[in-house]
Amino acid sequence: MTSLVLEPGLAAGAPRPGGVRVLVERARRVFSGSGVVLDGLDLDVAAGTFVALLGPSGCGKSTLLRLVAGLDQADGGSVQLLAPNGAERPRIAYVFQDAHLLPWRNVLDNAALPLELAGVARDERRAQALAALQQVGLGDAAARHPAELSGGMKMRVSLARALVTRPSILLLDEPFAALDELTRQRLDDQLRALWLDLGMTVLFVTHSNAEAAYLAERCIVFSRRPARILLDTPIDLPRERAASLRSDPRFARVLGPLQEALLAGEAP
Ligand SMILES: Nc1ncnc2c1ncn2[C@@H]1O[C@H](COP(=O)(O)OP(=O)(O)OP(=O)(O)O)[C@@H](O)[C@H]1O
Repeated sequence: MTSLVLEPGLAAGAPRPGGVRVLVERARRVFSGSGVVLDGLDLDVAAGTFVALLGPSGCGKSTLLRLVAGLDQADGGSVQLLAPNGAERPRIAYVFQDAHLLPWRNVLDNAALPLELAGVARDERRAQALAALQQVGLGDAAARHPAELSGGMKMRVSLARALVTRPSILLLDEPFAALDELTRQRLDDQLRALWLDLGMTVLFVTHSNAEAAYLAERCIVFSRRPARILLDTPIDLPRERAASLRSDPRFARVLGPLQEALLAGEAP
């Protein structure tokens, strides 16, 4: 990890992507073998909000994310993404815990992959991918291959690959869980800065209440499955957040209720 300073926007003069509203109504998902995972879940996320999702392992967080992404279908109820102007199709990006980079492609071509799949011309997609890499502080690493990168750098390539589509919603499923604590905190800072800059809706799954509180404007804690919302709380912390906040008494006050809800969620 080197610079955390953000470069200018994705492409000169490009509009801020903004965000979409997520409206989940009575969503139900049942898996044979696992049983009922979501049983009438309601959730309404305003466009452009950064929301952290917490809850016990196996409660259904990834299932919810997959429904929002359209990678899976609910068995009942509905999951909608609503663009503010109604007309625009939501652009969805998904970041997993594993960076899932193609080892034979360099960093630039990995970041450009979604544009290549969308049929964007070579020069244009490379220019946009480079802008996205600069945005995550990896402009200098464009010619390297994944094997030459640290875990944190790989995740930043994965983020750049997600940003290159200029998403109106960014879904992240424990993206930094496998990284060391310092790298994770730096990436948290970078992700939050990107969100402040770009304004997309973010749903971020994590097992860390500290990471959730540091990143999000709103935290939701689920029970064991079928996932019920045990706590849905705004995070009352300054918009600009820095590492020093982690040792601030205000931060500890925010963590308390999250921890309590997490413990309640683990209880049988
Ligand atoms: N495709 C599937 N087929 C069968 N069962 C599934 C499928 N996907 C998820 N499940 C089950 O649904 C439940 C919820 O899984 P999910 O991955 O959503 O939980 P999670 O809250 O994200 O867990 P973790 O925090 O451990 O990642 C689990 O019991 C899981 O085994």
